[in-house]
Amino acid sequence: MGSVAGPLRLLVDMDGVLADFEGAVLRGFCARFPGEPRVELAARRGFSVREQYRCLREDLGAKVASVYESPGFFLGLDPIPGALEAMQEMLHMQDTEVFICTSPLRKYEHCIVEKYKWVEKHLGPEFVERIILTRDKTVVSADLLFDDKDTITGAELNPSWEHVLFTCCHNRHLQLQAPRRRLLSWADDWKAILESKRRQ
Ligand SMILES: Cc1cn([C@H]2C[C@H](O)[C@@H](COP(=O)(O)O)O2)c(=O)[nH]c1=O
Ligand SMILES: [Mg+2]
Repeated sequence: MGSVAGPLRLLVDMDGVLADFEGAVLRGFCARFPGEPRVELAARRGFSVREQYRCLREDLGAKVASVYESPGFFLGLDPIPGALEAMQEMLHMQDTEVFICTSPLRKYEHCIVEKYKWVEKHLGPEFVERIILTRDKTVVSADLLFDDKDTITGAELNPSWEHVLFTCCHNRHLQLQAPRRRLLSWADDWKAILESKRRQ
């Protein structure tokens, strides 16, 4: 890792880390289904928003999914504060390679092309070259993965990366077991995490 073994390779997730998926789901749900019960961001628990709405009332799972499966949803996501600036810094850091590693929806019609357009719009063409689209992040090789999903599993039982949990409304209540670590936001010291990894 780092300068002896080559550049430090970083994977940065998109939804919940670069793009505000959760905020847009709630706003979209309120706009489309104003009379229905909803899950406020402070009450979100667990990665799947669909599952939490389904638990609230069976039919609400499909209703919330209709919000994020709609055309324009992914392209319209707001950037997470500080994310765009951090990505540009990482891109220009010595001995560092940064990639966006993101999973498409199973119902991928709008999601995939809009993720590409979002990256071009907010981060520029250099980052379009750096998109890794996969439903299995465990098979991608890197030193660090910044991701808001608490448990990342797949075909590779021992992924090469250390998963740094990026704090999001649905995971903020989780107590991590050592040595797992968090990045609280992009205002948190992400550079210290990179430096500690270079020293390992
Ligand atoms: C039900 C549900 C789906 N998602 C979606 C949004 C994205 O397409 C992926 C997450 O991708 P990431 O690379 O892991 O950020 O799944 C979601 O984020 N939350 C949900 O509740
Ligand atoms: Mg995510």
